[in-house]
Amino acid sequence: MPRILIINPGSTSTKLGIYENDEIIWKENFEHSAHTEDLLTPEERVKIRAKEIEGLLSKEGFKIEEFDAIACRGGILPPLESGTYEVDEEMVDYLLHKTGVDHPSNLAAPIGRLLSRGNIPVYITDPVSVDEFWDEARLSGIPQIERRSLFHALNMKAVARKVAEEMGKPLEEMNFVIAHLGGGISVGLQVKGKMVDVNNANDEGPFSPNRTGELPVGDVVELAFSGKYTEKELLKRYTKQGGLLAYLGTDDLRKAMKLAANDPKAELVIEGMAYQIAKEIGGMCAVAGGNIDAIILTGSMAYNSDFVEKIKSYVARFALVVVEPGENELLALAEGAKRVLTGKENPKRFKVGETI
Ligand SMILES: Nc1ncnc2c1ncn2[C@@H]1O[C@H](COP(=O)(O)OP(=O)(O)O)[C@@H](O)[C@H]1O
Ligand SMILES: CCCC(=O)OP(=O)(O)O
Repeated sequence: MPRILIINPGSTSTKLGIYENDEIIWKENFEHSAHTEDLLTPEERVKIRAKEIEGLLSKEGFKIEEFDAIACRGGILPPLESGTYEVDEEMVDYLLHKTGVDHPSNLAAPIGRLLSRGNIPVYITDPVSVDEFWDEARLSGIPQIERRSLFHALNMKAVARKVAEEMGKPLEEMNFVIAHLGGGISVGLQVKGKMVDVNNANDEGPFSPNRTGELPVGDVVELAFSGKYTEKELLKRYTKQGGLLAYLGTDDLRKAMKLAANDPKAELVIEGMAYQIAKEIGGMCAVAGGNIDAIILTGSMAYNSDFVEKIKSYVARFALVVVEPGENELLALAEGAKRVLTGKENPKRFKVGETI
């Protein structure tokens, strides 16, 4: 039975797990100082996090050489097919130096590769840049900019498989609208197992706990040329300090809901986030011609039943709403690596320039 170390870095913490005998036997979420990380190069961030992980594992009595594989969250690679990929130097180089989008998931494979010291296979499964768009979804409105498929592919695909199984039909016969409600929000249309359209969770779609989502383009251009901000500052403002954080000073939905109990402004902001999510869901239902088997709400914000009810009040008339709170990313990563270790699936190789 393979023993697999799982690494899933977020912006302020790294989620770790150990998988054995078909279950997660140990997990930990440990915090980093995101503020300090801003000043470091990607290599420095990788080294620091890898050292912290190794220290923690050794404190718990685990040795890296005792693992059969390391399973890491896939980062922002070029557009790729869904599946499990072997991590190699070319992928690490891309994630550290060429990706173009600053996101903590980019650190996972480099951390795994460093920890493995070349002795243990390292895999990623369903990276953020899985691309199954149909052609219409690629158009942005200007030929120079193509819309990008960047979303919570790992959790959304795992959840879709689970719901299809529970509904007793093959995934390839089901149409779902899936909303991942986390620090970032992805709302996607999955038709017969393929995510044919989804908002780019980094800079499109609804505003989220810490991102602005889509913004009016004229105002963005005006701010960009105001001379008040560098490119890096503005990107940070939109993709790390927007949404609930910008309006209410917290990106924690639980705190925001508490504020809303006595503060009409906070109440309006939360209603606004639910409204934007519902609009995105409704749009996906429309382009599927209303032919939807279920609307699935997932991610950590789906734990909050009051927030879920707000979204349901807009969209429940379109289809059955299934709530799958949280994200089973650790398990989904372990299972992706296991499918390869047990020979059920061949690992894919990433090659720059050979993407779909
Ligand atoms: N149990 C919970 N109930 C309601 N909201 C939660 C819960 N746990 C986390 N959240 C909220 O979900 C959002 C994102 O959490 P998380 O899933 O950890 O983010 P990420 O997508 O970055 O991994 C935050 O606003 C957080 O406050
Ligand atoms: C960029 C798409 C994936 C994403 O938003 O992940 P997080 O919510 O973990 O930041």
